[in-house]
Amino acid sequence: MSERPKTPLLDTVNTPDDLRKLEKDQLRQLSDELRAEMIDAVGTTGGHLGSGLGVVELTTAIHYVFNTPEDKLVWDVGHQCYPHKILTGRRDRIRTLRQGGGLSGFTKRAESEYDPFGAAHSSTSISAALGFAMANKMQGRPGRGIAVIGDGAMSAGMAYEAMNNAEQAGNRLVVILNDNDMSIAPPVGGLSAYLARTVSSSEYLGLRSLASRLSKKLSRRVHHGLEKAEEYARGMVTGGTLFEELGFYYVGPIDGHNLDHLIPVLENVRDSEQGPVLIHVVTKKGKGYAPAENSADKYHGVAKFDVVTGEQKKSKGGPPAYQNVFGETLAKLANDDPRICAITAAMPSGTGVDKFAKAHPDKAFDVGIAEQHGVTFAAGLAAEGMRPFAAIYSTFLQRAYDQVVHDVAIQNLPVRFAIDRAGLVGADGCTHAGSFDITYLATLPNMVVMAAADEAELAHMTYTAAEYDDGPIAFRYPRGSGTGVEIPEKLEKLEIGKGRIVREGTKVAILSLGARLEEAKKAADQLEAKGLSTTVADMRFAKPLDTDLIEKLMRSHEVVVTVEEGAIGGLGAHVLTFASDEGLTDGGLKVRTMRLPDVFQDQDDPAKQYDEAGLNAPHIVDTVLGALRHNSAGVEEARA
Ligand SMILES: Cc1ncc(C[n+]2csc(CCOP(=O)(O)OP(=O)(O)O)c2C)c(N)n1
Ligand SMILES: CC(=O)[C@@H](O)[C@H](O)COP(=O)(O)O
Ligand SMILES: [Mg+2]
Repeated sequence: MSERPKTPLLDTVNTPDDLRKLEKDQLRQLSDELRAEMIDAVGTTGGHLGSGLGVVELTTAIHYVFNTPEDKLVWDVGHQCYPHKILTGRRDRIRTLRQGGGLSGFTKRAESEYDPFGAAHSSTSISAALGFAMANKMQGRPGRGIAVIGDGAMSAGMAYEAMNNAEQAGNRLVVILNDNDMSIAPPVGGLSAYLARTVSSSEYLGLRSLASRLSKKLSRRVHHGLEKAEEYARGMVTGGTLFEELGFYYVGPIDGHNLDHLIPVLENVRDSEQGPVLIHVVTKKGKGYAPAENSADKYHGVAKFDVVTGEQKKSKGGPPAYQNVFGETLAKLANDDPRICAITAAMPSGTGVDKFAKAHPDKAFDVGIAEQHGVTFAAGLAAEGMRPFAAIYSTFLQRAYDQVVHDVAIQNLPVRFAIDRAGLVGADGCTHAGSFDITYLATLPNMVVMAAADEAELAHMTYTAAEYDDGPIAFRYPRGSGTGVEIPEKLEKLEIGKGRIVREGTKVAILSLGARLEEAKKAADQLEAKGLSTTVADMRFAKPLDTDLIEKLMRSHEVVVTVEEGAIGGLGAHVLTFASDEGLTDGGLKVRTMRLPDVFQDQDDPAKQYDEAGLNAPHIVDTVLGALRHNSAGVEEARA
């Protein structure tokens, strides 16, 4: 256990009010102590380290200059909020980050008045901050909206929708673009190139030398009342044209680790009559911690690690990660099929598209944080004869739902959706849970929806999807590693709409969809031990349903239970609908559906999350026994 860092100044700061009592020349030490505390804490918890390291000085400066929580500070994505949480009364809990019952890894309204808006999905901050600004303006209350948005998050359309609408807020809206020239992977696209030009422009380099004079000049201005933001903004303009055209006063780029630059600029912006202002801050992801600075991903997301060496405590070996099974399988398929291509929305490593890209760089597309564009881009590719795989996490695909409906399903275009992080995801909590994709996809005409029970099934489904040209097809699979099952060299093209019996019984039938299959098998063992002969089916498809299999099992068993890692409206709903339509439930058949509960589950270890969700073997057994205790009138008889 490494010794906790010594933080004498940070120990005196519990809230921003305490921070604002410090002298400006103490803020450097405060920031150094804040960085040391965060490194030590995340070493014990794991989490998003790199982005928080990059905003230590910015966090200090914002809370020092602006009147938080009256001024509403909205962090985009929120994964960089650990320094913010330490400075806003949560240092005592920072080592509970991302654990069951602990602090969320993102900002969360329920946690603190200093978290006015929850986040985790990117590019929402400007819209939210604008809402706060306009609400205060309309209610005649003080209080700005301050959005801190990264260069990666700035690649999403929603950010522009908000900026396009921002002029009405005037000086009540401040947008701080935290430009560290990184997303999770290196940033992509025209915006990234634009920002790079801005930062590398000679004016910027010149500005560094101007900075010291600037702070004196601005401070004089503070004494003599404020010139219009116009003067220093225009005077400092070094290429913020894009933002100025959208109605912002552009200030920057400025060095986001230099408090002598940050404080006077923020003070000027705070006191100016003009706005909205966009301050372009240049930072380094992973700043101040060599292992992070030197790593390719800047320690974007880390396991617990040794603070001295930076070595992460990751389990080595074991079954392959689902994302890599997908990426490597697709890469193999593409060797023989030039129509196959892959799209990721800024998540190349998380989706396994990086593995595909290594083999087929000209067929892999990272569109940035732009799921909506990614889906419709895939639709265009499909319409013109390609076999596109849109590899998007279940939760992030939610952002592109209309594109799925309007651009893909209605037109019946053969887009393949590789849906990773299906089901509960553990430390990222409810914002990242893949709870709804079965529901929101299986309800769509033309859509085929598959769910892999293990990594071999995932490989078969990837192949099946590649060969399926009759319309859109989606296959979902969980976060993390597989079960260790062998992946056959020769892949099977699955028959669309057909499930498989994995265990024969006579009294109880468990219809499992996806990765709950292991629990379903365990439940069958426990039921057999109670003399209840149990069939287990892996349905494979939520749509189209294997109605022949369902009817056969419903007509030959006493109890039928469906199990899925999805919210209501998925497999169970479709099975019940089919059964009732066909009159299969008119007799004494007992049908129960098991699914995710109707709540947003907080972060915890995934196994505990599924226990809380009631989707493990004992819960399946209890559900079956409960059904058997119901008499033909549907009344439960007393437990024996
Ligand atoms: C809609 C959406 N898609 C994808 C993600 C996954 N994601 C989390 S952080 C991140 C990169 C953000 O880059 P940037 O905004 O520059 O922040 P930085 O990590 O550089 O501080 C991505 C793609 C997300 N949170 N939300
Ligand atoms: C902050 C964010 O949205 C991503 O970093 C996300 O946490 C990645 O999730 P995985 O760790 O499941 O890839
Ligand atoms: Mg960035």
